[in-house]
Amino acid sequence: MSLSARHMPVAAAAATHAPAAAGRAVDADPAAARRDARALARWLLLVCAMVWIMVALGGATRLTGSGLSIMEWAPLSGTLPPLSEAEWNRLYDLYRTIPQYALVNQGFGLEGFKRIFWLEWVHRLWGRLIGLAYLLPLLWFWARGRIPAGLKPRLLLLLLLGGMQGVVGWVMVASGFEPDRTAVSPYRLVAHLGLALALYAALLWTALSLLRPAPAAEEAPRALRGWVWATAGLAALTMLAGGFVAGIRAGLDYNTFPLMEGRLVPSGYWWLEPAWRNLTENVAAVQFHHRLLATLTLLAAAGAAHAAWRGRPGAAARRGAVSGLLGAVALQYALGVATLLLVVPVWLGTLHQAAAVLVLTMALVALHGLRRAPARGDGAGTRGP
Ligand code: HEM
Repeated sequence: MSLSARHMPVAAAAATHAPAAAGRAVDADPAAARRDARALARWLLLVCAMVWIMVALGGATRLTGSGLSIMEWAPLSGTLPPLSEAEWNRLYDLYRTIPQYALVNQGFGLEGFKRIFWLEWVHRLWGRLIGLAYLLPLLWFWARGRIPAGLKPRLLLLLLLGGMQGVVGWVMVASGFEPDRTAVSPYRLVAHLGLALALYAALLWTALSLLRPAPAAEEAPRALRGWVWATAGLAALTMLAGGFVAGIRAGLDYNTFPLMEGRLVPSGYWWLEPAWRNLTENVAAVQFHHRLLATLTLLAAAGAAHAAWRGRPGAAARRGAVSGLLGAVALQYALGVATLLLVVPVWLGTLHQAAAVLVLTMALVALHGLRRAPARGDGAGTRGP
């Protein structure tokens, strides 16, 4: 994922690729190339912020049981909400055909339907706005020749990932209409959450690489890099495990901490056959794994902070980033415990989902700050500023 090999520094990378499109010649002026890099980074950070809000909106949509209220996939015509009573009734009639209506919301009336409709509609509208906030500036920067050629494939890939996220979202929603189902498939929920987080990570990493094309002059100690990588990897696993907790509503049981029904390892742990089903379908095991992974993440983050503070005092930025990571993980841990003890209130569940993105952000910032300079002689390191 490193941009550094091709864009180090961005101005130099831009200088090696004369713009094919019409517009200002970025290769003529390193200062202009740096300005372009900053402008591109600001745009990507804005999109990141929008994706972050989208993750929170997604959490609120799920927790209020709104996600199945729109049964059509209409990327363009669905932009407008129902504008007449006839249209409201048509959508409500559609909703009344699915099991969630019969089993959960029977008889809640058109008013009840309108209550669950709006969050799902805002969630989808926000998705469309993210698409526009990405696509329009992309076209503009491209047409003006302000994108270094080496960056273009990645920006197109991000566009593709964003489009895929819309499709995965719909595939997830469609699973909720199947017979006997009152919620979406947990596997598809995790795929949707995982892709959102991957997209966010790719956007943020690209923006950071535009802002700081060269790794720090002083290489970080090996142990510190190991701890931060461990924290990031464990945090990613914890998030996916959290997706399953949310997906099978495992947060509604075992609402005590740190013990689960008086035991460290709950009695219902690992009884399903075949064994792999315990990882995704057994409430006790799914929740236990999420707790365990979260605890390991917290310990790894503490290890990283310890390693950063033990190092040379010169590396202040590195210490700041790693301490920020520990702070974010500790906050998320506390939010998780509170969410569990209070039996998943909508606001707290939403906050816990949103704060996962904070953990991801701090992990990426720390990892980015620890990048190593490319080895000499591989061609990339020889292009000086
Ligand atoms: C590093 C720490 C943690 C991270 C990164 C994390 C991340 C997540 C994520 C991403 C979700 C899924 C949200 C979704 O898809 O809607 C989730 C759900 C959940 N987490 Fe955590 N979590 C952490 C710690 C904890 C802890 C320590 C507990 C409790 C002991 C906990 C309890 C829960 C519960 C109950 C849910 C389900 C909430 C719902 O149904 O909306 N989490 N977590």
